[in-house]
Amino acid sequence: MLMKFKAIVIDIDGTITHRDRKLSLTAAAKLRALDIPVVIATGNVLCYAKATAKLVGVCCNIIAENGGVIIDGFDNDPIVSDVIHECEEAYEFLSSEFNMEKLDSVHRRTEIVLRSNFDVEKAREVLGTHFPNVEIIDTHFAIHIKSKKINKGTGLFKMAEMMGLETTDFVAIGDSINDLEMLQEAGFAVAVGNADDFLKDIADYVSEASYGDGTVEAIDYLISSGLI
Ligand SMILES: O=C(O)COP(=O)(O)O
Ligand SMILES: [Mg+2]
Repeated sequence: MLMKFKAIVIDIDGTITHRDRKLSLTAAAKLRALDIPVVIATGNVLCYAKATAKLVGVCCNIIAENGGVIIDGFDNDPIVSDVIHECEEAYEFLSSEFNMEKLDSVHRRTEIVLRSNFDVEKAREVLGTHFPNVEIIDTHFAIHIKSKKINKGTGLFKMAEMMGLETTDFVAIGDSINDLEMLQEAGFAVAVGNADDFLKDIADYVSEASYGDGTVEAIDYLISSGLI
């Protein structure tokens, strides 16, 4: 008998949006119509993710800041990982050499996010092994200086526990490097057509279509195959 997955965990940028970050209305409608829980998992800050979840209509189990911030209800207090200090230190260390522009730092509580206008490879080299718990990742939407201790996979683990589910009960859908651990942790992994190759390589299903259309295609596939 086919395994019925019990929930979906899905990325925002590049997965339920168009290339330019505008929401895909067809993807939103598809997610809203599902009769299983849909968890939003994003590198964006919590308030951005909450508004997205509310407007899409899948409110409100949310993994924000790449797993650093988690809520299981719109009005509930977030669980916030204590990992910002080492990211701040790494940022200070790098900012003497690189001209870096912080994004939405007022709302961000667990990582530093930077506009994609500097040489990331070079920054990784300079960072070297000075901060063994810190990594720099590029989602194609922004650069994140984040703790290696958290990611969307660790976020999914916590969220599953809060929902009384296993991580393997989830279908995970994403497009880039910050979705990797979440796709590995989930029971079924979907990469949309615009996803990075390494994500497609580990996915159970890769949609032909890209961006929000890829999510619509993947959900149609999951329903028609009896997987959800
Ligand atoms: O925050 C980013 O860089 C990308 O956001 P996402 O995780 O929703 O794709
Ligand atoms: Mg994304």
